[in-house]
Amino acid sequence: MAGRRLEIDGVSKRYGDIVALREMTFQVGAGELFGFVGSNGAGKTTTMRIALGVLAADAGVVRWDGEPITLETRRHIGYMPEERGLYPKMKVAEQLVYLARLHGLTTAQAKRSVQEWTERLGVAARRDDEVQKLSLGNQQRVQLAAALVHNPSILVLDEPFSGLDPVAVDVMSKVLSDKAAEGVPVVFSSHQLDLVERLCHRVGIVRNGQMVACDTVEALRAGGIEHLVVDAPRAPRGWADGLPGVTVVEQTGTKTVFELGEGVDDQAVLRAALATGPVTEFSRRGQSLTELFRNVVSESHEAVAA
Ligand SMILES: Nc1ncnc2c1ncn2[C@@H]1O[C@H](COP(=O)(O)OP(=O)(O)OP(=O)(O)O)[C@@H](O)[C@H]1O
Repeated sequence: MAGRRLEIDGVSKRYGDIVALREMTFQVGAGELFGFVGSNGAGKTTTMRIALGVLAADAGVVRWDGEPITLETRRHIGYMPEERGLYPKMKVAEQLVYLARLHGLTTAQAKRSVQEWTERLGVAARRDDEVQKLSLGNQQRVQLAAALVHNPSILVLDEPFSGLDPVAVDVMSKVLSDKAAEGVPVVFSSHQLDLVERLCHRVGIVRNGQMVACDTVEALRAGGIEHLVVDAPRAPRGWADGLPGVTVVEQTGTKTVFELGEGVDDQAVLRAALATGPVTEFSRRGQSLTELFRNVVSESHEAVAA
């Protein structure tokens, strides 16, 4: 499996007058966990549907292992659709065995795989329940099991984390990281940027159907604005007003986040903070993915308007 990659190359798509994708291009390599982020309506679901072949592109090509993807190779994709796709009245295990059989597993292989995945995803006790009787979060775990039971060579997941509790988020994160470590390219969309930042090797930011930034989080941050975080629990409100060369960008509780002007001495900020009492945090912090996302999206707003 090593060296295999999923390539989305110049894919365009219109729905009538709406341009959903304009030459969307990115690649996800073997063993890579790729986060696909963008505003509502940016084109993530459309891209994933085209990769899976449930929607045809107007132009461009999806390649797997260097070759245009075919019906046969598409069988090796594990897909989790945004609208979910389980039969509500079918029992969990029955349904998963059925789906695994559709992907070519024998009944014995399918049963083994269903047992393994329902255990790993924490829904083994619900195997004989109808899907509709499960909570939404547990239905989502079953939906992930459905994407995994046929041991796919590629994973494409549309918002797999939405609506999950923190424990389920951890379970899902572990499974995706493990699959990537096995050499599977994993691409998933999410609006939970802290999670994307924590999990993904690379991130693609999409706006208006176009990829506007695509790289590792570290590379995307490089050259970005650095912030100074100061926690001075006894400081009065407005303690930092008038400090030369700094701008307060955020104030939460006793914590203040500053943007420093070029060449400004951060020790002057520290002295001012210490003059108010104890300082429990004083650190420099790069941009978070959320801040980066806002900048990239608003920059491209300007570019479009220009
Ligand atoms: N079946 C459809 N018919 C018409 N327009 C559509 C259809 N599906 C999507 N669109 C439009 O295509 C664009 C891209 O939508 P898409 O669902 O791919 O975005 P998304 O990035 O997945 O959004 P979200 O984060 O809200 O799920 C949007 O303008 C959307 O309104």
